Amino acid sequence: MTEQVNDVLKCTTLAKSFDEGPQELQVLKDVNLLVSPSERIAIVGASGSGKTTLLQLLAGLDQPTSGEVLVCGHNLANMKDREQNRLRNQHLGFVYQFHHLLPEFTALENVSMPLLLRKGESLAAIRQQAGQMLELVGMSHRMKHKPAELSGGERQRVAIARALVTQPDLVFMDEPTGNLDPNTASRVHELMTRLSNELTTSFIVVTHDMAFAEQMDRTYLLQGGCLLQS
Ligand SMILES: Nc1ncnc2c1ncn2[C@@H]1O[C@H](COP(=O)(O)OP(=O)(O)OP(=O)(O)O)[C@@H](O)[C@H]1O
Repeated sequence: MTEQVNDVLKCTTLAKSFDEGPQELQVLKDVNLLVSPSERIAIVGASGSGKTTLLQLLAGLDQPTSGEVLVCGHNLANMKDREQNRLRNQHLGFVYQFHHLLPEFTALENVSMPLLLRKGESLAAIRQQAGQMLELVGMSHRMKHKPAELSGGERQRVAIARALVTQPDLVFMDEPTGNLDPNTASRVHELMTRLSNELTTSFIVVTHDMAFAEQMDRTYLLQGGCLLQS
């Protein structure tokens, strides 16, 4: 009998050390996490506790020293780079504190980019989906603007639209509200709630913003290399 996989992400006994010459820096010791569809998880922790390192491992952008990560039932350790890239493009989205939008392209073009990389769809269909996603984040009136012509909060909303346009199962956010005022941060939160309800998207958010973290379904503290539920 085949086991049905419902977990969007599962990581078990995950550990990561960095080689620091004669010494070894063990950043993650024993991290276990299970994320279901629509769940919104916050990870908080002191600077240097390993939050970004953990996100990198969960997304397959770095290798653990031991332990395993399963994304939508696929064990990252058993996949070639090309397969991992495909998995990321199909199932995952990323939002960073600094939006990483391409400066020479408009909001619409930036949001279209992940769909263009997928290939197979007409340009018109891609533009339509990107336009709809920009509408969802309240940015349809700024579609033709380039990043430099947008405010910080507007750029962040475009970055979120870009992360969500492929309708990923799981979105990683690293300090998504780090450079936003409380009002805009609260709009980002509303948007996440809506998307987790409407598209069953799951979110893993690394943040220093406790008010933001407390609005998630679960909050974990990364301390001493382990995730502690708070
Ligand atoms: N490639 C690397 N080589 C060696 N040490 C690293 C490497 N990447 C991260 N570290 C170390 O691992 C620790 C955790 O770093 P990480 O960036 O994951 O922390 P963080 O919790 O995200 O911190 P912050 O909140 O300040 O962004 C730090 O001590 C950092 O110096």
